[in-house]
Parts: sequence; structure tokens; C-alpha cells
Amino acid sequence: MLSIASLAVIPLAYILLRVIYNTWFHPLAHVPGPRSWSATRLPFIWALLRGTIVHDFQRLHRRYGPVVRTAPDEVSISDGDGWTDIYSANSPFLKDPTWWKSQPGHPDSLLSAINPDKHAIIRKALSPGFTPRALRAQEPLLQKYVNLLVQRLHERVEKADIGYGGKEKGVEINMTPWFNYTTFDIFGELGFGESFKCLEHSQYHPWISLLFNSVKAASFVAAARFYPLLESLLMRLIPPALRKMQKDHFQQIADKVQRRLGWELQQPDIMSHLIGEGGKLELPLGELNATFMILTTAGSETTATVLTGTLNYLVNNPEKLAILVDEVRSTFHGVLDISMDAVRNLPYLNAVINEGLRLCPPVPWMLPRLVPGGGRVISRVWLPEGTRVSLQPYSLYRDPKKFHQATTFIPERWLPIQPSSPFFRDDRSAVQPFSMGTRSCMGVYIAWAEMRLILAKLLFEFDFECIHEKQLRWEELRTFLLVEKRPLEVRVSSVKNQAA
Ligand code: HEM
Repeated sequence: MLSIASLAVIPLAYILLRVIYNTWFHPLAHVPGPRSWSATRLPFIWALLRGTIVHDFQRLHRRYGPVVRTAPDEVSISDGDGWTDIYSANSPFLKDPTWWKSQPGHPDSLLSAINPDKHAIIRKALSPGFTPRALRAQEPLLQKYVNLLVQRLHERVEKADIGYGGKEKGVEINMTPWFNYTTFDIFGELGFGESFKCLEHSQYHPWISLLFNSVKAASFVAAARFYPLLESLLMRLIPPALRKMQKDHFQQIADKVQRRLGWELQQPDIMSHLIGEGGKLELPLGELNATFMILTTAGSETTATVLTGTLNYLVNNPEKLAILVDEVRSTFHGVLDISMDAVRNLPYLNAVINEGLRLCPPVPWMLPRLVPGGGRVISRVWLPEGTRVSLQPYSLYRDPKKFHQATTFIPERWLPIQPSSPFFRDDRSAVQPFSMGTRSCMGVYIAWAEMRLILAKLLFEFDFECIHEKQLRWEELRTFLLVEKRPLEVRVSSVKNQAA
């Protein structure tokens, strides 16, 4: 009979053998990387749970190069070629189900559909709502909320001016929630004709507050998925109250969808393109609900992150802010002139947003895809079939080998450049914040329109200044699938009040 000691020795011996195999005999043993990360998945999980994974990957890439082994069966890429190697149109690299698969019994959404044919059906049904033509019809919806943002900020500034008796210039405002209020309200209206009323009430809708926690929880669920036994145990341990909260969260979106489907009046929102003749839906209701649940986050939190990051870099670089302010205020006579068409070709505004996207990508880490049958060469390294492989925008965009003064905010690198410029050799094509190919961002036109309109209107109406003792350091933010933003406290004053 086996003694207790030998029962303990067997799993230990198994773990030791696995570590030896992973480190020296695994088909990925030739890929550079730290031994501890190659031997077991624990360092990866630890980084994921602490929210430091993006920075840890960046550190590993600086040390080991553009292709790094970050777990026994996983490789991280920080190289522009990775975009075409992994994500180009009709790429055979499918999403890794560990991260994406929907929970058993739940319908697929646009993001969770791994099968390319299934994904193509959902994407095709949604795509008419995301074209430049659709966006033109949606402009009044966007403008309504950008104007409301401006109005709310004016109210804050005026209230403070009265309070201080005009002695101090402007008021301290945490801009982080204001960008979120605006983008969530816009998506609510654009998606299902019902905003979250955040700007109206100047506070988060409870659905959004809950969302931030659930994105964080998703990191934990993903961590557990690497250990199927642990996953099933954890799933059983979820308290009923938490399960109910998760269900209610989903149900609120399902209710919004249902209300929108019941409308008699039509407006040119995304949903309008999904309702066919006689009210027939272009997608099964379950998939529609699941897709709008995900879309609400993808379509709001991302844009708000770039806006927060970009304004942060602007206030910390007052000379760049002054150039942009000059461009905006010299182009427009009044705030009503600021339309989607009118802001599209402002060179410095576009350069600023491109630089914001480079330094503050809201998807700083592309979740893994799987290397297809037969293996593939990625960034000049051969990887066997089944390897999990991800691209790291955050590391890539801040790589000093790819960009001159890589971690400095320099919008000029996006303007037309002479060969004598130190930025001439910048690898601009490596910056693909909306990804590439069949699974690239559908909201790219909406996102650009929102970012241009919001920045242009804010800078036309207000002066923004950094509050040095409350500076936000973007490099210190944690990532739980998405970036965990912190308050961006800035001093805001109204241009009108100064002119008076
Ligand atoms: C600056 C803002 C944004 C950035 C940087 C961004 C970036 C991205 C990226 C990188 C992906 C690919 C994710 C992956 O494959 O792992 C993606 C997917 C997606 N994004 Fe965006 N996004 C932004 C805003 C938006 C907006 C405003 C919307 C909608 C209104 C939107 C809708 C989508 C959708 C539907 C997908 C999934 C596409 C598919 O799987 O076929 N995004 N986005």
C-alpha cells in the first residue's frame, strides 16, 4: 500500500518532470524567455492577477527581444510584422478559446464567436451600422452628447467662479469620469437609442460601475481557466448573490435591446440596421443581446481611455497643447462650426490623437490567438501548432528601437516628415490600435469621430492645465484586460469668461 509520503511525492515528481520538460525539451524550448516563465504558468498568472502583465511583458521584451516565451505554451510578440503574420485578412490564427469562449449554455457574441464562419455572419449583420455613411446619419446623436459634456463642464466652472468670487482661475475637475460618461451615453444612444443618462445626472449609471468590476473579474476567470479543475471548483464557489448580480447586469442590456425593438419610431442607430422587413431580426435574439452586452464596453471604455490618456499627455506638455489650441481656435469661429466633417482634416489634431493612441492604447495587450495546424513562422521564429500567441501594442509602441524618443509625447512624428527628421525612421505602420483583418475594430470611424469632436469642442471652449501635485502617470496604470484608469485631475477654465 502507498504511504502518505509517497502520495505526496507523486504529484511533486510530476511537477518536477513537467518543469524539466517545459524548460529543456518542449517544442518552444528554443524561444528566448526567462526560465521561470517558461517552466510553469504561475508567473504569468501572478502578473495577470496583479494587473502588471503589460509592464512585465514590456520588461521581458526589452531583455529578450521581440519574441518571448511567456508561459510553457505561450509566446508574446512585440514586432510590427506580428500584425500581418497573425491578424491579416483571412488569417488562420483563431482566437484562443481560453480567453474568449462564452460560458456553457450562453449564446455566442461577435467577440466570442471563434468559428470564422459564425463570426462572419454576426459581423456582416452588424456592419451596415458602422459604415462612414451610417456615421453621417448618426452625427446628431454624437453632437448631442458632446454638447451636453461642454454644457456640464461650463456649469462646473461657473459655479466655482461664483464660489471663488473670480479670484482663482478655473476649477479642478477629474476628467476621467467625464470622458466615460460621454462615451457610454453616446454608445447607449447609438446602440439602442437609450443613453445611460450619465451626463444628465453627472454620475455613473450603476450598470457601468458594475462593469468595471466585472472586467476585473474576467481576468480572474481567465486565470482559473488555465486549470480546469480549479475553474470548476471556483465556478461552484461563486455566491448566489454574485451570480444574480451577473445575471441582472446582462438582463439590463437585454431589456434595453427589447425596449428598442419595440419602438415604432426609427432613428439611425446601430440597431436600426439589424431590424429587417416586418420587424424580422437579422440575428437570433440571444446573439443580439450577447453582442450588445460586449459592444457597450468595446464601444465606450476604449474611446474614453484614449481621451483620458491624450488629455493627460497634453496638459503635461503645454507647448503641444498650445499648438493644438491654436489650430482649433484659429479654424473655427464658433462652437457650432465644429462638425465631424470640419474636424476630419485638422493635421495637428489628428497627429495628437495618433500619438495618444500610440502611448495609451486602450487594448494594450491583444489577447492570444492559436498557431494553426502545421505551425507557422512569426517574426522570423518558428512556432508549433497550438502555441498561444499574442501581440503587445504597449511594448511595441514604446520600443526605442522602433520610435525616436519612444516614451515621449511628440505628435509631430505623425505629420509629414523630411528624411532629415529624427522621426523619419519611426515605425509608424507598427501602430495598429484598431488591429487588422477580419476581426479588426468595427467602431474605428465612430471612435475617430468621437475623439476629434470631443477634443476640438473642449479645447475651443476651455483652457486645461496640469495640477502638478496630482499628476497622473500613465505608465503606472494597471491592466485587467482593459486599462484601469485613475483620476485625471486638471484645472479647467472657460475661455469665454476670460474674454469677458
Ligand atoms: C479608440 C477607440 C477604440 C480602439 C483603440 C479599439 C480597438 C479595438 C481592437 C484592438 C479590437 C480587436 C480586439 C481583438 O481582436 O482582440 C477591437 C474590436 C472591436 N471594436 Fe473597437 N476600439 C475602439 C473603439 C470602438 C468603438 C467606439 C466601437 C463601437 C462603437 C468598437 C467596436 C468594436 C467591435 C465591434 C470589435 C469586434 C470586432 C470583431 O470581433 O469582429 N470599438 N477594437
